Amino acid sequence: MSEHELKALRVRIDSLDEKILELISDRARCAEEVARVKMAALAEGEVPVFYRPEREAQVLKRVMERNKGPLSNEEMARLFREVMSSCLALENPLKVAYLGPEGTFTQAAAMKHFGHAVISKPMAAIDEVFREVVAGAVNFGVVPVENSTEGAVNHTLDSFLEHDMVICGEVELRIHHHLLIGDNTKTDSITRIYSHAQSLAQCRKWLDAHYPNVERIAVASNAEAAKRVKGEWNSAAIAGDMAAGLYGLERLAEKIEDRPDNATRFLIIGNQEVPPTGDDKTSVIVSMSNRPGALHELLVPFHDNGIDLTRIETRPSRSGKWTYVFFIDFIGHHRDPLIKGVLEQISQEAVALKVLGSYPKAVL
Ligand SMILES: C=C(O[C@@H]1C=C(C(=O)O)C=C[C@H]1O)C(=O)O
Repeated sequence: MSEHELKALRVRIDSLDEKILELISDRARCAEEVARVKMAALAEGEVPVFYRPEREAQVLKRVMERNKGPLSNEEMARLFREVMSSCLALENPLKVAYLGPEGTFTQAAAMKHFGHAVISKPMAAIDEVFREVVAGAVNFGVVPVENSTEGAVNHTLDSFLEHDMVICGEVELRIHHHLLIGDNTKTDSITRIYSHAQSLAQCRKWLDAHYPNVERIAVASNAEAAKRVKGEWNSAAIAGDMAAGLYGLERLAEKIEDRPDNATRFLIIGNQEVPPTGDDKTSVIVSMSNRPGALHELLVPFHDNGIDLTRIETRPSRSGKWTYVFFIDFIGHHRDPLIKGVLEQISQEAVALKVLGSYPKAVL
């Protein structure tokens, strides 16, 4: 390509950027207007709701439907995600607590869901994320709930039994693990590998094949594992890109997870009910009395009404030994008439039924 051609293209890009800049500013001014209208419509004592996850899901879907390339739908939606995040921050920056420390996959999930224009607060444990939301210190919390290789995150499920929370959204994140080392690591003398127990489990076969005799040490988070490696010459960590970047570690081996489609699902917890978008999921907790056929009775109304169950998980209940509660996720919103009917039917048979929330299905 000639210098001349390159110059002409750059002039074109500069002119397009100017237009994009103007359009983004117009959009931001619109969001400011939305805030003004929302404030004006408030009844006395009413608290304004600036963040509307159902609206954001619709905006992102529309972008994906209309996108004609060459950028992929996901890439385009990611850009719009950040634009919306900045526009919302003009109205009112959200405070979001997540399972920390900095550099965890939960932080990456929080950024994927809310964009980067939020005030984020790392918490040391899942339960603390719940407490922070209950106390009103933050608007939302982000916690892991299940991994496609390792299954349920029990701490999160159990926290729902203890706190009254609304699930406002879900995020799915592809999880890639790397074997990370520091500047001082002697690669032929590695005697221990640090990581979170879930990540060690997700890389079990790879570790058996490559480091069968090296001690595996479970620590509180992948970020904590990465941090430890910095000060030791004989250790390595298993963690993701964010932790590697944060602690300046090098990848000795990349994408070492046993399953190439390894993914984790995270929940957004808050106090705000989310209206239907037409493409929603609902999560409920049900406890049944301990009698033959109880689980069958619970599932029949879903089957009879053709409702798609996406997940069912059993946890010990808090009310007695060998009694259980069921966590059930299904497609639909609890305000849909069909779903309403099913939940009424179930509550007649159940000892207790609690709707944890209805929320837009993950868009990205
Ligand atoms: C602008 C609004 O407020 C927020 C910002 C949005 C945006 O930038 O598109 C969308 C939903 C809200 O979270 C709105 O309610 O439409």
